[in-house]
Amino acid sequence: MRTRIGVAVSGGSDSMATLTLLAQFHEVEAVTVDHGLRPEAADEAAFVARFCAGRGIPHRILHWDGHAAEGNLMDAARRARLSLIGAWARERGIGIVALGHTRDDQAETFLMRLSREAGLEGLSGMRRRFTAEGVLWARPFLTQSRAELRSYLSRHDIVWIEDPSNENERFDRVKARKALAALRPLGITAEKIAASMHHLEMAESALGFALGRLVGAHVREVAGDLLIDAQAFLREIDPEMQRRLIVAALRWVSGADYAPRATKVETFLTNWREKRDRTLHGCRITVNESEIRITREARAVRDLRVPVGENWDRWDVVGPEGEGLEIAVLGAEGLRQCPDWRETGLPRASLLASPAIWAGERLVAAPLAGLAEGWTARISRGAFAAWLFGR
Ligand SMILES: Nc1ncnc2c1ncn2[C@@H]1O[C@H](COP(=O)(O)OP(=O)(O)OP(=O)(O)O)[C@@H](O)[C@H]1O
Repeated sequence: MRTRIGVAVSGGSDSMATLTLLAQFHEVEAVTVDHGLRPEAADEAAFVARFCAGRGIPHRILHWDGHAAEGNLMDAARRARLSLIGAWARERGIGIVALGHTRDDQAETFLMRLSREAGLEGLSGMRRRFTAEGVLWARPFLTQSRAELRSYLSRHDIVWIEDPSNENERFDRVKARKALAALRPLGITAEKIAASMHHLEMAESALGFALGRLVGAHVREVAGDLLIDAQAFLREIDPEMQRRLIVAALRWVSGADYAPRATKVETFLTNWREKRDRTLHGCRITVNESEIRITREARAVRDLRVPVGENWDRWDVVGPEGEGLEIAVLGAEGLRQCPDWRETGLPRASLLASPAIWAGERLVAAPLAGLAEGWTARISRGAFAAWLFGR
């Protein structure tokens, strides 16, 4: 059986070209998210639907109703898109979804990130592949230019949608595109920037490999906590690798998709040897002579409550069937009802932040705190070392 590939198509030139090029060699299914943010969005989705119907390509339109999202709307829309398309792919049994990014997107991103003083990771650009939402995402035309893709479309009489916001200088991306054109006389082109980004990416991946080795040697994982050998951290790990290790550990323990604030990590790294508890990025960090322990912070998950069957924080919790059961944090109240918690050998703080199964106010089970009752809890992202490797 041939692998089916999902293609995320906005109707813009890059994703239209991605769709048609991939469709020449693969069985494809297309998907468009109607964010409902612009009045034309529904028409654009319908345009993609008609195009696909004409070529016998299955296509689905997904709707986002999170407009009231707080914070950066574009960012929220992008994350929602990933999650909606991810769910669609899983439902369709599609393991790979292609995105239409080009090397022009790469170069624009590079320029924009300079303003944020990005380091190696930020400047090495978008990855060709990454996993998220249980799906492998690919950017097959990341080394191609937008002009090449457009010329392919024109040669084949394929039209695309020009998003009017692509000309709106309110957006940093549009400013970056114009700045890039202005750099041409210096010989700086998207192609040159993309080539430099590739060098940075190689360096980044070598560091990622080295980090994996450090983790194998000096980090233990216990019930969702990470324990770093404090003596090795002090004597064998240089400052940049210390920073990378802490950032990765905080991301894994918090389950967050984004990195902790650089300034906060820096502060921690300058005073980490002071033996006191602190919180950072929704995690609790405890330091003693022999280890640095990173635990989920109970307060950060205090209000999180989901029906059994759904992912809670970063845990998959499974157990016997039951009506109206929910997963929420164990907390102090729950822990009092776990007579055997000390026998688990896990610190109180770790257990306080662990998942528990509740029937209303009644505690049914606390799999990490010695009250399993047939329930188990597993980290949905998998082991720390494996997650690092797959990023
Ligand atoms: N509304 C959407 N529905 C489905 N996929 C989308 C949508 N918006 C973006 N994408 C996917 O994400 C990629 C990058 O998004 P971006 O916003 O940079 O592109 P775009 O401006 O929509 O234009 P293009 O389709 O030309 O890439 C797109 O190429 C496409 O694969």
